[in-house]
Amino acid sequence: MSEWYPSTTPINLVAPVEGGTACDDASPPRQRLTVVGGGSWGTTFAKVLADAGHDVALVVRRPEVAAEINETHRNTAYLPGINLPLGLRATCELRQAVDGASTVFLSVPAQSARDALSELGPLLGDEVTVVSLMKGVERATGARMSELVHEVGRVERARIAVASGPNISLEIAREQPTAIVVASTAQPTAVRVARLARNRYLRSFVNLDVVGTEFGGVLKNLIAIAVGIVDGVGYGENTKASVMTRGLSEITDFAVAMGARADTMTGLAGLGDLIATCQSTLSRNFTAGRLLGQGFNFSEVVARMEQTAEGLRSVGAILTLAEQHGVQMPISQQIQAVLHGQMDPAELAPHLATDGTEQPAGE
Ligand SMILES: NC(=O)c1ccc[n+]([C@@H]2O[C@H](COP(=O)([O-])OP(=O)(O)OC[C@H]3O[C@@H](n4cnc5c(N)ncnc54)[C@H](O)[C@@H]3O)[C@@H](O)[C@H]2O)c1
Ligand SMILES: O=P(O)(O)OC[C@H](O)CO
Repeated sequence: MSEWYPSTTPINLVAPVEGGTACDDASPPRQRLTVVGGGSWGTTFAKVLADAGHDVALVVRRPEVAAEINETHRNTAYLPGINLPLGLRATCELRQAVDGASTVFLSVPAQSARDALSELGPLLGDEVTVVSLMKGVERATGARMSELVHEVGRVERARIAVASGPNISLEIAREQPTAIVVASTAQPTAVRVARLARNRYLRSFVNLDVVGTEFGGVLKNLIAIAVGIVDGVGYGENTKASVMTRGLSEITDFAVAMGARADTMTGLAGLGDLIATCQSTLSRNFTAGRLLGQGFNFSEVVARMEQTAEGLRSVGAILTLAEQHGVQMPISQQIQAVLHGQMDPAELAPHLATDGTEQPAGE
């Protein structure tokens, strides 16, 4: 794989969809695409694809949401103030929406993915590509979302891709310039999806490291919760930068132990997403952490969150996997202790530099 990375290419990003290459100029023909999940990211991604010139069906659960999108071109509950393009149509009919679609993008909460894929899988033809836009693991099994697409949706691995990166939905919906990384074990699939998922404000890059790309998105959520906790406690930039930096080391150790490439974790799906999520008050994971730091307990935080904060549900499964693979995750353990009411949030930061050893790993 290494010869596929020209030396001028940014680390872990592969050339075909970068500027100046022939592939970057090649726009795919207009296609019928489907996005399942009409929350903030699903709606934003449907807008991205429609703005790239495709016909997009967005599958939502509530008829009133479908009606609002089709009649007013708004999804006010999730994307206030955003006008959606005319090429985006909403529907509650999954079968009708996937009929004739070349690619289906899945954007539901990770804990709903199994149910969604049980319904979706039997509707998919052999030639359809499925792209996970999700950033969580299944709590009961620790499965990554692409694993569920394969096992539950019965999609062959060469037709599965995942997309991740510093992608706060409202910013992209406002058409602020952003980069995204698309990964698949099959290079042609990754390149094809990356070409679909780019337009004047979203630039897509390709990576073949599915494990790293997925875990980057999952794990940065945990560190964003930790940064939110110390922010909620009232600590300042030094503390937050310390948690972020030690957090990057911690999540890299974990991802590499699970089979990821270390350089994926310093790319868009790792460091890039870590920076965006830990710094933004638009982040649900940061917001959930901040509420914990302010003294709300887990149930109170969940009740106050109107949207999905995946990290709250992923931390237990990640710690189980870490234990199975012999990886130390001191910050994640402390988040778990705060979530369980076993640790004062104000205690989180002073512990961050030690994981039971004198010299923190990665320093
Ligand atoms: N919002 C973002 O900025 C962002 C960016 C990148 C990735 N993500 C990831 O995308 C995923 C979805 O996040 P979101 O922000 O859209 O969440 P959200 O809470 O805004 O919306 C989730 C949507 O999924 C729908 N849903 C739930 N179960 C469903 C099912 N079985 N079938 C169909 N629809 C179902 C809900 O009705 C809701 O509309 C998460 O894994 C998240 O981490 C979010
Ligand atoms: O709002 P969050 O915390 O789920 O983060 C959204 C995206 O994952 C940022 O890339």
